Amino acid sequence: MTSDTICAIATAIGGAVSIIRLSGPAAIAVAERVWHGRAALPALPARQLTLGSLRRPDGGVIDPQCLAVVMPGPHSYTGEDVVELHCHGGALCTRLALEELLRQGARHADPGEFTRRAFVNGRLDLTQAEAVADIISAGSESALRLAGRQLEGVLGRRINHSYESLTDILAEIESRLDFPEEELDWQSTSSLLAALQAAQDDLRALAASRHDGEILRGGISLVIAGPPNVGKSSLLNVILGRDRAIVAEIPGTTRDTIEVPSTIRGIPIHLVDTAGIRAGGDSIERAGMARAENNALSADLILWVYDASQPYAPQRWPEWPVAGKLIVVANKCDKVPAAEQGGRAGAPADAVRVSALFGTGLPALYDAIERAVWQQPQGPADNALAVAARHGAHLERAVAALDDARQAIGSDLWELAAPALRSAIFDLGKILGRSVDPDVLDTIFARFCIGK
Ligand SMILES: Nc1nc2c(c(=O)[nH]1)N(C=O)[C@@H](CNc1ccc(C(=O)N[C@@H](CCC(=O)O)C(=O)O)cc1)CN2
Ligand SMILES: Nc1nc2c(ncn2[C@@H]2O[C@H](COP(=O)(O)OP(=O)(O)OP(=O)(O)O)[C@@H](O)[C@H]2O)c(=O)[nH]1
Ligand SMILES: [Mg+2]
Repeated sequence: MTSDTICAIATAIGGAVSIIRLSGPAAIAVAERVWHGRAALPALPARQLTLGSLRRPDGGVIDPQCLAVVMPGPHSYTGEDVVELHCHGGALCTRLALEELLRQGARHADPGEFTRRAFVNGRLDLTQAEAVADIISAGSESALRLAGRQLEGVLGRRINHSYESLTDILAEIESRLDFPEEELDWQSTSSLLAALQAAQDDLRALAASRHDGEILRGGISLVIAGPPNVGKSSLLNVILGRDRAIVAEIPGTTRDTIEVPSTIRGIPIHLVDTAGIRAGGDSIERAGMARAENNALSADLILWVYDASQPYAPQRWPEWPVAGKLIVVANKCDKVPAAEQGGRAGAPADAVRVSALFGTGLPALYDAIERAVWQQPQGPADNALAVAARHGAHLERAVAALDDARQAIGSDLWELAAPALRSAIFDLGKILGRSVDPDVLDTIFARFCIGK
């Protein structure tokens, strides 16, 4: 049971205002010993900021101006009594205030503990609690919108719908098993099978969204690789829209890998520029090439760049096992005479033609990236749901169990249908956070920052 009172700084150190948050049965009492205003904290109107100051018991001032707000449970983020103290930013002021609150009886919160309490107290289901972390880590606007819909409960409600309809079917099957003589009250086998099928179809569709869900949540690593001097760093810069990497006419300019978070068409991208790959080079350059190779091997997608204004040299192609994750980019197309725009002899016909110098050809490059990333050509719809890996794993198990259940019902083996259905319901319950193991919760909430 969550009977103690937790406390943490909810904002990043160094901001203009710092928020310290307390939650638990003693939140108001603990804060009352530190915050002093026109009225006592318990007497303040709920959810209304009031000016006061933060002081030690001996009267020593910690912050002469501090806004306090009381959000009494159950109408608060955690469902418990919550107090927020909005004090002047600054690492020292905030830390001294926190230390005083800890001395007055609060315990420092673990990462994600406020949200965990919101979950434990039934304010959020587990998909909504996970969405809070997704919002914080979202790497693109599409990822943010997805997380927002999930926080609103769209995914939870959809899974709950199947959960309840399967629970009804299970009750029906159990009554057949328990009271075989009351045959007249039973639903027809065909209507049971139809309901089962409907739930399974919906769960299967959700499970299929896992690929997109993982991309929106985790992003993809996109590695720019190729021979020296072909314009890899120029391509990185033009994709980013700023001068991030050094560009020079000297081959071997980029030595270490350069990693930058970015987005392309709503896809969170971990963009990596690498050292040019060639035979020879000094020891530093060779170390850079080794890194380039490691990055390319672990990449989700590789932009293999070559210089379209030079004779094509396929021997430069390294023997990396990268089938299916390569997009060939013909750069410096601005230097290629119009008559030769069809491509040099031997050059890959499907190369995307760009000029990093002039920023041309990028839409076609982004089209190619989108085609490689998404399952459907147009990507997930704006209002689509896309599940996380954890949800996907449970959904796939539930779908498989429902196959067993349907088969058992089809063969009139009701005593086999019941456990299959129960196992599917159990997996859906895990997604929503019903009967979920504490260590699974630990893993989920460990992703959160302190104070969330
Ligand atoms: N200062 C501050 N900002 C924040 C949060 C917070 O806890 N404190 N949040 C989180 O970290 C998010 C907001 N989430 C919240 C969700 C519910 C309630 C809440 O008190 N709900 C009550 C009352 C609603 C009302 O005022 O009508 C309820 O639902 O009953 C508060 C914050 C983002 N911004
Ligand atoms: N004309 C033309 N020149 C380009 C283009 N892209 C890059 N360059 C020039 O090619 C030279 C090399 O560009 P970089 O971006 O440094 O090439 P790189 O592949 O990163 O080179 P390394 O880091 O040495 O492997 C520079 O002089 C660039 O200005 C292009 O599209 N057209
Ligand atoms: Mg470079």
